[in-house]
Amino acid sequence: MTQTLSLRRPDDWHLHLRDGAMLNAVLPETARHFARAIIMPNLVPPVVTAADAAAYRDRIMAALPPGMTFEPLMTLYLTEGTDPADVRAAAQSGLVKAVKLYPAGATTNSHGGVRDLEKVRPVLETMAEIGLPLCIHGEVTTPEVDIFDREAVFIDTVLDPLRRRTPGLRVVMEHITTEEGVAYARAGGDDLGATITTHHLVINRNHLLVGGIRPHYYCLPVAKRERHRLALRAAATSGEARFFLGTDSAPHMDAAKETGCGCAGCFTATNTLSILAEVFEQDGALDRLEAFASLNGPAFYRLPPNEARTTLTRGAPVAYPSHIETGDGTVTVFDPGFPLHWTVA
Ligand SMILES: NC(=O)N[C@@H](CC(=O)O)C(=O)O
Ligand SMILES: [Zn+2]
Ligand SMILES: [Zn+2]
Repeated sequence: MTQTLSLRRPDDWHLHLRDGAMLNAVLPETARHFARAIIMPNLVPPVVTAADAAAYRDRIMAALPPGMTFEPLMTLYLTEGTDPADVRAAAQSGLVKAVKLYPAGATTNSHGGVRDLEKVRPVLETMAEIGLPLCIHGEVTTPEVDIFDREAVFIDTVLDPLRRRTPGLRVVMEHITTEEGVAYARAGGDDLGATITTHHLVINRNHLLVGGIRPHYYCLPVAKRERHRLALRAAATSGEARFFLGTDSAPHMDAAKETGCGCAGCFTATNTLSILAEVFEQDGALDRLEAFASLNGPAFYRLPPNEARTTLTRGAPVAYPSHIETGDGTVTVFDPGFPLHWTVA
């Protein structure tokens, strides 16, 4: 008897679609399986204003192949020059669903991010007032802090003080990678959410470094020790409302990753749902995949869950392409390192 799993159609609460030829190539990979996604604004130049977001939204919709449906949920890239009135109008029109905080220098295309949080205080106060979520790449950039400690230090020295100073501010801790991140998210109220990526449920830092350096496992925040991966697995498979899927699928050309100074990002859109089903099955939690991938995210963002349903079927191992072609070069698909038995029907 074939085993099947039916769930409401999933959404991706953290996604990089890029632009141009890359957008054309990666958008169908997400739209095939996801109804909606929170679209990251770290383009070059970044998506800073409501007008930028409207134009990017139009480019995404123009890139969607005929016959596919997909709703991009737009975000604004917070800068020290962001105008609170523009943010308010963008949220109230329904165009923008969140604002993204990149500490300057923390990750890909973050140099235009925030250096001094005091400078964005009026924007944060406006967001707290209207309930617009702030999505945070939570790593300090201080050179003295070890890269493996940057998330935990951020929570103590930046995130917690920020939340205490800004009552009502709704925050998503993006792509958490540590026990400390899990514990902090769990201790929060319903003004706090945390996304977890597919790849951080699968790899630890040994996968990245043992036996040779694996550029396609390099992402930010960098994969941590095994005990952190296990904490993320427990959180994701718990069904708890605080935790939801944000794949952080972040395509870079192979030429930009397989080089002396490779870019950070894992491209997981193609096989994410198969990997997640395998992970949840391994942990005896298939019945909680729907909470993680389809229910907890919409609840946090105060959106209805999708009415459409997705059926996953278990069978012989499925082979996914090892890479996809884009007009600018190839992009390697994340390899989980174990067979995948679940496919989307
Ligand atoms: N996660 C990554 O390693 N890379 C992301 C940026 C980010 O989400 O931090 C990217 O845009 O490439
Ligand atoms: Zn990030
Ligand atoms: Zn990201």
